Amino acid sequence: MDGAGITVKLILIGDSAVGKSSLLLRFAEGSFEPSLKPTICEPGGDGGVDFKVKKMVVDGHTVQLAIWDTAGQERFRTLNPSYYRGTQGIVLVYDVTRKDTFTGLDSWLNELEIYNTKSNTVKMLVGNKTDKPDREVERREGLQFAKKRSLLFIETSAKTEDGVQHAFEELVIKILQTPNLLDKSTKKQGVQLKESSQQEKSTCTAYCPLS
Ligand SMILES: Nc1nc2c(ncn2[C@@H]2O[C@H](COP(=O)(O)OP(=O)(O)OP(=O)(O)O)[C@@H](O)[C@H]2O)c(=O)[nH]1
Repeated sequence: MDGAGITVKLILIGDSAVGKSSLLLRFAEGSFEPSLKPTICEPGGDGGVDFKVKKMVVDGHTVQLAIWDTAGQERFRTLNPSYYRGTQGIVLVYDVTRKDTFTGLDSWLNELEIYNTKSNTVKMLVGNKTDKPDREVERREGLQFAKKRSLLFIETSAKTEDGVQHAFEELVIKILQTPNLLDKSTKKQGVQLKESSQQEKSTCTAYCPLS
């Protein structure tokens, strides 16, 4: 399939401060901010959601990614449902140094079951902040959970960039391979923003394909 002109919608979800915005910033703009402010819902604002567009070449296909970054704070959770609409890929993020963000994954998956109507949406579990020394969730625990719930899995560090490019690449590859996921409605979503940066090279080898 030729992916030129195709817009793929991805959404980042997960508890507050796990690094969703940082992963997006690292991937789309190649930068990292050590004291990034939480994504919030401002009066008259966009509902605790930010998004960036990035063009990417995957398996010879040019794909425009529209990546939506949601607020993880509990008080904004009820604002998220509409943002699942038309999503082809979901990136579920936890922090490997905070066990509570890992044990909270089930509640995010339950939410997905309720609001994400497409059964074939590709889901990827991302264990972020691997650069930090105080790890509370081992890689094998993440892998085991992902296998059980049929999720792709990768560990990343938005700080060092480790795994970040690879995570998005593998997710998009899987989306391109999934029948009926990229239907014609994908082109009609009206996302017409400028791409934010060029493709970068990945050095990560931690990706675990599950099928
Ligand atoms: N050391 C380290 N710090 C990180 C990493 N990713 C994010 N951070 C830091 O963790 C904090 C929270 O990151 P955010 O990207 O704002 O987290 P978020 O998940 O978008 O948070 P919400 O907007 O509240 O949902 C920030 O201070 C980041 O700089 C990482 O891979 N390594």
